[in-house]
Amino acid sequence: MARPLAEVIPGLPISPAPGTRDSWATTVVGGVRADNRLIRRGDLFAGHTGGRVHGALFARAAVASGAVAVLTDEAGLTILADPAYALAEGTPVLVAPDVPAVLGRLAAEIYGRPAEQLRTFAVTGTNGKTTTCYFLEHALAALGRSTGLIGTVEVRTRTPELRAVPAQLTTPQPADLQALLAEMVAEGVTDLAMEVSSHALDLGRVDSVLYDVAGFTNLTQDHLDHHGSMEGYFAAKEALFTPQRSAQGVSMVDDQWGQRLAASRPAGYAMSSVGTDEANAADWQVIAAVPDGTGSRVTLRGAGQELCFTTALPGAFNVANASLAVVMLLAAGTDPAVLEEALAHAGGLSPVIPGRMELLATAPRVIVDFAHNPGGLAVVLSALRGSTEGRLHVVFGAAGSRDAGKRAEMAELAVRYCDEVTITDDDPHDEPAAAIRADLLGPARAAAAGSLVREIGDRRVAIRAAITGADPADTVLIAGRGHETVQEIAGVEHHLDDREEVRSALQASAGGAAGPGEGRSSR
Ligand SMILES: CC(=O)N[C@H]1[C@@H](OP(=O)(O)OP(=O)(O)OC[C@H]2O[C@@H](n3ccc(=O)[nH]c3=O)[C@H](O)[C@@H]2O)O[C@H](CO)[C@@H](O)[C@@H]1O[C@H](C)C(=O)N[C@@H](C)C(=O)N[C@H](CCC(=O)O)C(=O)O
Ligand SMILES: Nc1ncnc2c1ncn2[C@@H]1O[C@H](COP(=O)(O)OP(=O)(O)OP(=O)(O)O)[C@@H](O)[C@H]1O
Repeated sequence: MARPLAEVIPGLPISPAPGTRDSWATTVVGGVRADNRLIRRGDLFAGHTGGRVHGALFARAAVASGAVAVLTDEAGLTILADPAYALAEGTPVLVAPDVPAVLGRLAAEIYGRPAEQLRTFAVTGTNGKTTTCYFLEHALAALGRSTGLIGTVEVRTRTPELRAVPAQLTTPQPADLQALLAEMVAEGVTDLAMEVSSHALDLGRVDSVLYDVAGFTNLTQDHLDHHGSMEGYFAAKEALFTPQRSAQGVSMVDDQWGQRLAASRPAGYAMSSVGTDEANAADWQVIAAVPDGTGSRVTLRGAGQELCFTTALPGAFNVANASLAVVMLLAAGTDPAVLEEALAHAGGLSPVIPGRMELLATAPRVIVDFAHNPGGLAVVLSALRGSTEGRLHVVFGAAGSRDAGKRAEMAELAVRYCDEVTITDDDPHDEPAAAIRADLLGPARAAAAGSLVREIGDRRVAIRAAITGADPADTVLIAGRGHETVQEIAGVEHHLDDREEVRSALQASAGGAAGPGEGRSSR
C-alpha cells in the first residue's frame, strides 16, 4: 500500500520542518520504520530520541537505503542541521514534538489500518503470556482459522504454511507492528494472538490497535526497574482493559490483581472472569482438573454450560493458561460445544512451546523452562516438587541490569522447594556477574535448611554438573532462559542455548565423561 503523506498526516501532530518544500505533500510512502536497517525503498524513516542514541543520526543511511522522507523531533532537527548528518537538498523532513507517541497512529494509516482487518487477541500479565498465546493459536487453528502469532519467542503465520522468524521484543515497536500486521493481512491471516508487555503499553507501542479480546494472566514482581512499584506495574497492564484499547477483557482471577482488574473496569466495558480456585467467584470456573498423561483433563463451567478439554502441558499453571485462552475464545463468540469438539478432534490443547516446560530427558527428568521471576519459579518448582520421586535440582541465575529486587525471593523459593540449588549466570548484561550471583547466594544460604547450595558461574559447567550429579528418579530444572540462544556478558553476545547444553551434558553423562568443575555438590 502506498499513500501520499498529505493523506496520512492530517489530524496527527506532525508538520513540515522549516525549510521543507511543499512537494512533501505529494511524496508517496509505502511504509514507515524507525530503524534504518529495516528501511525498504519508498519508506518514511522516523528518527527519534532513544535511550541510547538519537535515530536522526541514521537518517542519511536510511535515505541511502531508499527512504523518501524523514520524520524527526526538535533534537533531530538540530542533528540534521549539522553538515555531518545533513540530508540531500529537497529530502522532505517532517517534525513532531513526540515521535514515538504518534508513530503507531501514523504507521496504522500508512499501512491501511491492518488491525481492523483481523480478529485480535491480546494477552498481558507477568507470566503465561507466551503460553496462553500458543494455546490461542492452537485452538484457533483447530477451529479452522488462519492465525498469526506475535510474542517473545517468535513471530509466525500459518498461511499457507508455517512461517516463523525469531522475535526481537515481546511486543514489537509501533511501526514494526503495523508493518507486520499488514503483511499478515496480505497473507490471508484472519486471527492474531499477541503478547502485549507492560513496556509496550507504557511506551505506546500498541496505541493504534483496538483489540477484540484482551486477556490478563497474573501479576507478580518483575520489571520494577521500569515501573517503580507494583501499583505502577499494574496500572500499565490495566490500561489494556479500557475501551480505548480493547472491546472486551477476560481476567484470570486466581490472584488479587486479576480480581481487582475484574472488579474495577469502567462502566460499559465488557469484562468476564475465569478462575481455577472455586474460592474466588468467576464467570467461568475450572471445576475439575484431573491428571491426564503429562498434563490434565480440564472441565470448565460457566453460563449454564460445561466444556471439557485436555492439555499435555504439565502444571496447574498451564490449566490456568489454557482456561484463559478458552474463555477468551468464548468471549469472542465461539460456541462452547463447537470449541470442545474442535479441541477433541485436534487431540487437545497441546502446542509445543520452545523453552516452556520443555522435557529433554526422563531418567533423570530434565526440563528447560523460562521461569525468570518469583511468580514463575514458584509455580514451576511447586509442580515439579509434587511430581518428583527423588531429589529436585534447580540451576538458575538472574538477569543483570533488571529489577534486582526479585533476586532474594527467587533464591528463597529455590531452597524452599529443592534439594540441590546451583546458582549460575543468566544474562548479566552490563552488571558484574559475580555480584548478581552474590545477591542470590546470600539469601539462598541464609534460608537453606537441608538444601545444598553451590555457585558455578559458567552456565555450561553448572548444567553439566547438575545433570551428572542426578539420579534416575531425580528432576533437574534449568530455569530462566528457556528458548533464548544468546547470553550477553558485559555488552558481548555469546551463543548459549540451555537445551543444547542439556543434550550434550546428557550425552557426556551417558558416556561417563566428566568436565571441569563437575561432580557432587558441596555445601
Ligand atoms: C526501553 C525499551 O524498550 N527500549 C527499546 C528502544 O530502545 P531505545 O529507545 O533506547 O533506542 P536506541 O537504541 O537508543 O535507538 C534510538 C532509535 O534509533 C534507531 N536506530 C538505532 C541504531 C541503529 O543502528 N539504527 C537505528 O535506526 C532505533 O531503532 C531507535 O528507533 O528501542 C530499541 C529498538 O527497537 C529496542 O531494542 C529497545 O528495547 C530494549 C533492548 C529492551 O530491552 N526492551 C525491553 C525492556 C522490553 O521492551 N521488554 C518487553 C518485554 C518485557 C517482558 O514482559 O519480559 C518487550 O515488549 O519486549
Ligand atoms: N500462569 C502462570 N503463572 C505463573 N507462572 C507461569 C504461568 N505460565 C507460565 N509460567 C512460568 O513463567 C514462564 C514464562 O512463561 P511464558 O513465556 O508463557 O510467560 P510470558 O508472560 O510470556 O513471559 P515473558 O514476557 O517474560 O516472556 C514459564 O516458563 C513458566 O515458568
